Amino acid sequence: MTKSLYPTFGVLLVDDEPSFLRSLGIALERSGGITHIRRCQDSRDVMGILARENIGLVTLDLTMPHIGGETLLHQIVEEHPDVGVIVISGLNQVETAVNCIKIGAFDYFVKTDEQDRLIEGIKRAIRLQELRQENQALRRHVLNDTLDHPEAFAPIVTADKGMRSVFQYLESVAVSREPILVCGESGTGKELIARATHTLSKRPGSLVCVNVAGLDDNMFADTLFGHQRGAFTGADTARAGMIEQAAEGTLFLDEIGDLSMASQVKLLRLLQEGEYYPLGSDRPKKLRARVLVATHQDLAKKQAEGEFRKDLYYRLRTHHVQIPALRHRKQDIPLLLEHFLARAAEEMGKAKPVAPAELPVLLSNYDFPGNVRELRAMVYDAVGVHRSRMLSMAVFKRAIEFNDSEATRAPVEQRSVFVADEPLPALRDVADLLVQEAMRRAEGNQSIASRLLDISQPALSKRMKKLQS
Ligand SMILES: Nc1ncnc2c1ncn2[C@@H]1O[C@H](COP(=O)(O)OP(=O)(O)OP(=O)(O)O)[C@@H](O)[C@H]1O
Repeated sequence: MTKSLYPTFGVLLVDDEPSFLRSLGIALERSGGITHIRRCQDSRDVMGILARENIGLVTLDLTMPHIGGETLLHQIVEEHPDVGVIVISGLNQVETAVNCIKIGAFDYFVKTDEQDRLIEGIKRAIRLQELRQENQALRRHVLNDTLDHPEAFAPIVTADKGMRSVFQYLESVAVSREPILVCGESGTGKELIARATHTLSKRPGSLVCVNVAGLDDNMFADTLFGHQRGAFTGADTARAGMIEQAAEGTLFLDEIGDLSMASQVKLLRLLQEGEYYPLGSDRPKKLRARVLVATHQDLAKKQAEGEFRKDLYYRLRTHHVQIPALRHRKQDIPLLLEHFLARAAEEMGKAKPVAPAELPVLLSNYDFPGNVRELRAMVYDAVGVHRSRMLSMAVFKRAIEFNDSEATRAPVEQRSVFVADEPLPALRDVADLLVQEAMRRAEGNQSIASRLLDISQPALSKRMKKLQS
């Protein structure tokens, strides 16, 4: 298995002292997990390397033979404004530091500074560079309205602009190491989004999915971190956790909104320190996988109400997407209907049935609280019982009537049917307007319109005649 380099761009270390270059490189790799490192001892080579290679960050010594650090800093800022520069100098002079920052250096360190501080500074600069690159990619995508890897999203059927923006955003952040929070109602396709993001990340490991709902704190730790033999009663053999199984791939934690407070602390520590301890072990292991989390809950609200840790919430939502509910992307309904009809027919070894023209209209007037999963279930049920060439609407009508009970219909007082502060219309006018609106939404189909109005079809027909007379 090939090891993925971190970060995706190279970090160029420039110093004429070979021993400093070697020790900084080792420290960055061991303590910072930074593996994409390029060393340069001759300051005359720096500009050539920047022109040829994908370098995102440079650490620069100031006192060097041939070309001095400040001269190089000027050149880099001018010719490669997207490359970040950190100065690491032997000179502990405030004036020089201020001057370097003025020229455009991101930060300034003295060689005698604590190594941990230096590594943290370099990691901070890497994170900022990543955000900068992601922003640029996002802007490029949005301006061109293009996707670089449409094939990664092929399993997700959609023609919705909101979904397309989500795809564009994911393309921009897929290679980052930071977590991604995927929000959306149940059944909107969050797991498909996680799969697509993993594909886009090109990470060498696999995608490992864990549903954390219902896991108590011990189970959570055991599932993720694994255990040593004898760690607890019944632990007869050692078992690797899901983090280890994900290796350098993606760890997808679903239903994160249900995580207990104790497990939230464990997850935060894992993300902050990039390390964990298998149960019963005192030797830390490194988190190499990228963490994706999803929830159907309103995490911002949970956080505001004190049910979800604020620090974890902000850490998780470094990158975040909101998947629109199916009722907010109704143009997807006919596409998904056709997609699931073909899939269901193929899986059941039947000929693909033809959907009646009014079926998409019926479906478009339904709220789909269970989103795409609910539509899929309806279609599979309909194809399962279907016999003739034309698909029967009965299964759909039954499912919709069952779900569209009083419980799922929002009470009228919760919906804004009136314009505030305007005079009220007459009762008979409202009834006529409602009938017209229902017929418009039902595209002229009286059976569907009567269902929308919750009256019988003959009653609607009578009202229509009155309206036309
Ligand atoms: N746009 C789509 N195109 C094709 N299939 C879809 C789409 N969205 C969802 N599905 C299908 O609908 C079902 C539910 O999707 P998924 O499990 O990804 O939803 P989810 O948001 O993760 O749900 P939950 O919150 O309940 O875990 C799956 O069978 C999935 O393949």
